[in-house]
Amino acid sequence: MSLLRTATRRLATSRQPFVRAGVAAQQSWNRGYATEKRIGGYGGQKQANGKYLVSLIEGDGIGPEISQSVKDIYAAAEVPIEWEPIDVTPIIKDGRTAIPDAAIESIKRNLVALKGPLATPIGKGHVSLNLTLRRTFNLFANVRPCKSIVGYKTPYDGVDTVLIRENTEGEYSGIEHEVVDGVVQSIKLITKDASERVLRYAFQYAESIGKKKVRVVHKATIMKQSDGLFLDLGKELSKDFPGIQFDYELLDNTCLNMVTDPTPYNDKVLVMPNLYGDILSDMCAGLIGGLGLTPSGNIGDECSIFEAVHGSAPDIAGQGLANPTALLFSSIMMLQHMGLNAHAEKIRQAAFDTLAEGKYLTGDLGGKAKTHEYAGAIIDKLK
Ligand SMILES: NC(=O)C1=CN([C@@H]2O[C@H](COP(=O)(O)OP(=O)(O)OC[C@H]3O[C@@H](n4cnc5c(N)ncnc54)[C@H](O)[C@@H]3O)[C@@H](O)[C@H]2O)C=CC1
Ligand SMILES: O=C(O)CCC(=O)C(=O)O
Ligand SMILES: [Mg+2]
Repeated sequence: MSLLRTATRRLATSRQPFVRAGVAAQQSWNRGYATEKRIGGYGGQKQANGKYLVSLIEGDGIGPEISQSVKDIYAAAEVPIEWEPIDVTPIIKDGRTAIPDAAIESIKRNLVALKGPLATPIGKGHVSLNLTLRRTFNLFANVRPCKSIVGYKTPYDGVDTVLIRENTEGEYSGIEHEVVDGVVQSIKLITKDASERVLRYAFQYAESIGKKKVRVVHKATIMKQSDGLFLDLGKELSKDFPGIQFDYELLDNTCLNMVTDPTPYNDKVLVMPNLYGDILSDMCAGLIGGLGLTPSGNIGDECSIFEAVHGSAPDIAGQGLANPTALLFSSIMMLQHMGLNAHAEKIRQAAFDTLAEGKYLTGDLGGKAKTHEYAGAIIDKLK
């Protein structure tokens, strides 16, 4: 129990009041950027050279390859961004896995980061650096949009889902211990504060992108207290948003219904505890062509980190086979967040045109193009 109390205290002290700033910016990456306003959530200033500094974590496995594509495309599109590469090789601080101070300082200074995937050892070894980053910067909401690519045929047309995952606690609290030999316990921590924060964000996000429904995905039949609290807070908060229709659905039903026909989910923002969002977002990616296509944004009150939904893909790393689209689309979410909407739209259009044309698709989409050839085709369209 003392572990739980410590964890609760840690979460409580690291919490900051939710500010609306940032929501307007976090418009779905695939909707009309051009009319969006500069958002208060990002307060970065241009440097003397006219460029914004953005922290860049290239990541493990395919990370450096896909990061290179994004850098090449950004150079061609003349995006006013200067990358500040940072090293997040973990250190141990006070007995815990931590991010090096220089990396933390960079993100704090720049307020935004683009991040490639970071590998986590199975079982023993350091805790997930992805989760450590989310906790370090209190990135409470993980926004994961998933939209069909026009021209790229999958079993479903017109998928347009948005899933918001609680990002700091739940099943990912990392509170585990051995009770006695052969008996281990893993604690799913759900707090009112963190749940309210992500739920409120989901309602505000739905409003900002013109979706009229918010649905909590839960398992409160089984996890009566933890998911029960999350769901009850959703019902309570929904009263503050009379323009949004609120409902809820059991996670297993959501999985069945989504793979049967995802289109009824197009008018909703789905919000859920951490693990459910992790799993469901990979499933959504499968509906539109795979993990090579789905972006995400980890949103905090001060800093935000944008990354693909996928991992380091060790099975294809170093071979020039990776699809950089997911990281590129994550960077488009980042540009929107920064108010660089014209650049976001220009790159988005070039990528969508390249995908629709289908001449330079990477292997995951059934093509033969290498990572750099696909990026080159996007660059040609930017000229
Ligand atoms: N946010 C992050 O940084 C994440 C990190 N991870 C970590 O990544 C490592 C590998 O995880 P896996 O379970 O293998 O999942 P994964 O997402 O790396 O790969 C799953 C499958 O999708 C394919 N894939 C993924 N991204 C692709 C891309 N851009 N282009 C083409 N194919 C792609 C891979 O080749 C593989 O077959 C693990 O250490 C895991 O913990 C996993 C998920 C997210
Ligand atoms: O941190 C990890 O190793 C996995 C994280 C993950 O699967 C995700 O963020 O979707
Ligand atoms: Mg995942």
